[in-house]
Amino acid sequence: MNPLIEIRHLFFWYGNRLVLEDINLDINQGDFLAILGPNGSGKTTLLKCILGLLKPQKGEIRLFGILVEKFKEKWRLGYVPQRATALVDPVFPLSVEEVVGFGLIPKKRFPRFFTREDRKAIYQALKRVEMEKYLHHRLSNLSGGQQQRVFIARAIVSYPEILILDEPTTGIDAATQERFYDLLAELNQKGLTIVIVTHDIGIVNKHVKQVACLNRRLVYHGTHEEFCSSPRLQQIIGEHHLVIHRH
Ligand SMILES: Nc1ncnc2c1ncn2[C@@H]1O[C@H](COP(=O)(O)OP(=O)(O)OP(=O)(O)O)[C@@H](O)[C@H]1O
Repeated sequence: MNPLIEIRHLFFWYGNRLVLEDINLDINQGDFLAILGPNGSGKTTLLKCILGLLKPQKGEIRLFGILVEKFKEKWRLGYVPQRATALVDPVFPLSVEEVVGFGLIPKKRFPRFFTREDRKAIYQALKRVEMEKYLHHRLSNLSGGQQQRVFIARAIVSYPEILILDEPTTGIDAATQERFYDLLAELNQKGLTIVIVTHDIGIVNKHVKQVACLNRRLVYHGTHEEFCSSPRLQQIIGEHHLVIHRH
């Protein structure tokens, strides 16, 4: 089976500053990969390269076998950006339904307004994250954890095959985070491939299957079990200030 995401000899510079150096990484169907690394280690940049939002100066990325710059079926990837909840503007009265509906735009040609089918898809996505009763609520009136679920619904409304999340639980309390990761695990069990950037391996420790450690270079990539029993673990934890809880 071909990898869903193939990264080969990827280099990325901001100006003359090298941020990603010779990254090689395969992400396969069914993976639940955590990307760990200290602040400024290139995690968000790597995700943006995968999503085609940034163009690397060297190397290539293939999505479903197709070069990212030629890849048209954007809806096959769902994305929850970093600090999505912080972008919620209390003055701008968007409803939960409208926010989730934005996730359908890449799939739509015409009409651009929501059809009955679209409304059904929006409802179903909200149901998957147990937020359907908030359909007509204002997003800005929801708690951070509830907003986070709405952003997941937006990312999965087009039934993507890969869900990419960039530090999705920043500013969310521990109990809500726990439920949030249970939800991701459930989606992963149903076949969704998940790539998550996080600082706290402890929280995702129960669920992730693979771990990648990034510090400009990919310093580690392996299964979660290997990661936990690796002799390099202590060193990596030290370097990355990570917290590991065993479950
Ligand atoms: N638009 C930009 N222009 C110039 N430099 C940038 C830009 N975006 C990020 N950088 C720099 O590139 C490096 C990598 O940034 P990136 O956001 O990918 O790191 P990160 O691992 O996601 O960090 P964090 O954990 O803090 O979110 C950082 O040093 C950052 O300051």
